[in-house]
Amino acid sequence: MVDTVEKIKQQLEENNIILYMKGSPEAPMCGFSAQASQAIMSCGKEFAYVDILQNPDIRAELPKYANWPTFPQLWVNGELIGGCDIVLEMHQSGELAQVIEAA
Ligand SMILES: N[C@@H](CCC(=O)N[C@@H](CS)C(=O)NCC(=O)O)C(=O)O
Ligand code: FES
Repeated sequence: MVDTVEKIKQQLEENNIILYMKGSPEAPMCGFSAQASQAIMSCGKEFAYVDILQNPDIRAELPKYANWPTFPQLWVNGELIGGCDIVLEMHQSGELAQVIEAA
């Protein structure tokens, strides 16, 4: 849907750091979303999130727009950083904190 893609683009424009996830950082609804949001939270900078369980239109459209099939998805400055595996790898290497800090 065009409207949903427009909504996604607007969210990406308005939020330097945004995590599309299942549930919320405080109450994640999946282990992958929990691990990713915890890693991002540990960087100590505020970030936006969208609960895709509450937004089925975004759940359906974002994987096509992003060319990335799963959630969570971390976006920084309008670019997809990756999902849980990538976020955790970057967290371990220290790269995540750098990317978040520079956002
Ligand atoms: N290896 C993936 C794990 C994430 C994953 O497999 N997510 C699945 C299950 S939560 C998913 O989003 N499936 C599509 C959906 O539920 O809409 C990553 O690094 O992010
Ligand atoms: S909701 Fe089952 S693996 Fe994420």
